[in-house]
Amino acid sequence: MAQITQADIQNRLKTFIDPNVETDLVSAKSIKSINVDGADVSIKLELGYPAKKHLDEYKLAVLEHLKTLDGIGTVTIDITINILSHAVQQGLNPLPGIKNIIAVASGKGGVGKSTTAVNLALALAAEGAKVGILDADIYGPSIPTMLGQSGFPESEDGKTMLPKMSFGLQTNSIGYLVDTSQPMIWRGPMVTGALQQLLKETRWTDLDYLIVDLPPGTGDIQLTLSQQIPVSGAVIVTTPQDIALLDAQRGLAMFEKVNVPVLGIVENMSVHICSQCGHEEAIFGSGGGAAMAEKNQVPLLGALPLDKDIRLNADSGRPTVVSDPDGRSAEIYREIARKMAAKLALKAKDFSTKFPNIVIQNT
Ligand SMILES: Nc1ncnc2c1ncn2[C@@H]1O[C@H](COP(=O)(O)OP(=O)(O)OP(=O)(O)O)[C@@H](O)[C@H]1O
Repeated sequence: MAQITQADIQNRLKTFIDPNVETDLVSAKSIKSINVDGADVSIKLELGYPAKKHLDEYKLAVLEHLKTLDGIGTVTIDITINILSHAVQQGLNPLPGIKNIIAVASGKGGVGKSTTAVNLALALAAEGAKVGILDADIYGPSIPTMLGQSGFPESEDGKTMLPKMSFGLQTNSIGYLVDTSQPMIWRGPMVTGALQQLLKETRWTDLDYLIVDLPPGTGDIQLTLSQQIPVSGAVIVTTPQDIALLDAQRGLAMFEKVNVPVLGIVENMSVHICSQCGHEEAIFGSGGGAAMAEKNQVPLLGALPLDKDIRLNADSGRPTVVSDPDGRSAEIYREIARKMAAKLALKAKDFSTKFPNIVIQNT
């Protein structure tokens, strides 16, 4: 029997599709080293996205994939996670303390954008990332309620705010700063100014991801925000309804206009599962998110059911990912979060902070 070689292993791994990146391990540049000692093989893989809860399953799948190679002995797989900072719009710089900002947007209100944003932030944290969430939904800040938080953020220096901590997330929201029972009659420049302050005057610390829950719609404010916030990627939340999809299409176009990569679409309230009999019904239609994803050549990251518990958990200040971590919906949120981060990992890296300033001195 011929001796196993590094090339055999490399070729075999070329046919293993990473379920999150949706490409093979060689193209995804996930292989750090392959060592062959007789028939025994040890492999070091590096993933650019958080996947703590998924690693055992992942390792097992790679092992199964290699097992069928003729003459292979013991296989050892070591996986490390390395989340890097990715490029932002031209002319903007990444903010200190934040590797990546991901904007969560929707074309219209009420599609479950904030619920999705907060659960995705918690899902990234559950997978091992350091995560923050900024509630940029100035007109209807709902993140404080969803995370069971209220009151002014603390400040150590009287100038900057410390993020409020909730379920391990660093958070800030206009809802902590103003009386949300009063209607907010703010014009565009005031909104963008307030958001810039919330973003830049919060002491975000060591974040892999800051999720920004944008106000619904695709008007001037959203366009200004998507031009001014240094975003690495955006996610569009929609329901399968035609009208919501048309609006979501505008959201997608908005990010394309400002050169922010759309990491994918999340279809929310996709099917209703009857809590009595388990019957599934596509109340808002079906397949819309997938069709839109295909038309625009962006990934459909996943679909959440219309589930009473998702609403009850969010409204009571303990979102589904933390209140029912073993349930199916939490699993879907984690799958979407991994895919979203994996798609970002494939995008261009940010090199702006990697090069030292070169100073030429005349002596
Ligand atoms: N998958 C779901 N199943 C059941 N209820 C949901 C689901 N997603 C969100 N909801 C509920 O729908 C309502 C609207 O959700 P949410 O506030 O997240 O929407 P939104 O798009 O952020 O709205 P807006 O931006 O207009 O404030 C909330 O009561 C929320 O709990």
